[in-house]
Amino acid sequence: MIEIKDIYKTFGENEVLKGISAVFESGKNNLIIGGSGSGKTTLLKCIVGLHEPTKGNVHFDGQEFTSMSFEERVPIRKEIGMLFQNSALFDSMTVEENIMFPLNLFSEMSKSEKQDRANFCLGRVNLKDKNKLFPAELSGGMKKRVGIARAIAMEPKYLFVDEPNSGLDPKTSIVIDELINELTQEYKITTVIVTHDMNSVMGIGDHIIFLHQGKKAWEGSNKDIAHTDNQELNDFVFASKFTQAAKDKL
Ligand SMILES: Nc1ncnc2c1ncn2[C@@H]1O[C@H](COP(=O)(O)OP(=O)(O)OP(=O)(O)O)[C@@H](O)[C@H]1O
Repeated sequence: MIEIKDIYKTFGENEVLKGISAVFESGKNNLIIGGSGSGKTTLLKCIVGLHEPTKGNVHFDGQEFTSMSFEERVPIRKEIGMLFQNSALFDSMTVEENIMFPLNLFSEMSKSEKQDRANFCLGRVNLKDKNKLFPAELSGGMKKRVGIARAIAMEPKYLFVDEPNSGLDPKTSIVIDELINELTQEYKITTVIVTHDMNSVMGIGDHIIFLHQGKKAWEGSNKDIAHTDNQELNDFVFASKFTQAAKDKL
């Protein structure tokens, strides 16, 4: 479980986050949604420590992370898996070497244990036997799956995902969402996903926070969204005439 309390983040004169609090439970897909520039990625970065909040703090299972020193944060960092927007694979490394990268950095495993773990993770994302391929030889969806395999290599308690569906077709997006959803439930991971994708919101949005102008403007589940009377959220989620018409039929 991750708890964020009254997070503010200011860049120069620009106050991007204005006092955001939320609880992200384990075994759930926690989605951060909102319009472009509403502060989603900034919030994600504040949670994982890539940005320091101007004010407020973040607790990982009760441990206050924000005021910790770099060294004190290391044990929590080892429990964090991250999947970035462009998959962020190392182009000069094979699929297997990419997955073993965090194990080489952070684990005490022997070479054969690392190999076994990489094979297990590849199997888990349905990419068995793709060990020796290079990222350039993979489709966008396969790259995402390798990114997920690498993110789960260290058996993370916390998984952070920035725009998992960017650049993917709708069908592949659903495959990636389902994979994240399965892993989250299977390993009871606290998963936090930044997304624009309404299919993801409706498909796997167990818990959603909606940011508007740097504030949390709404919170609920995908089941609640169809019945929201929050105007900004309604305008954001059901932006097109087509989705508005579909909503009206619900
Ligand atoms: N490192 C930075 N330095 C200065 N300003 C920044 C920095 N990072 C983000 N910002 C500003 O913070 C605001 C919110 O950006 P952020 O990327 O968090 O929005 P977002 O909701 O993730 O947007 P998008 O959906 O377009 O990715 C923007 O005005 C942006 O210019």
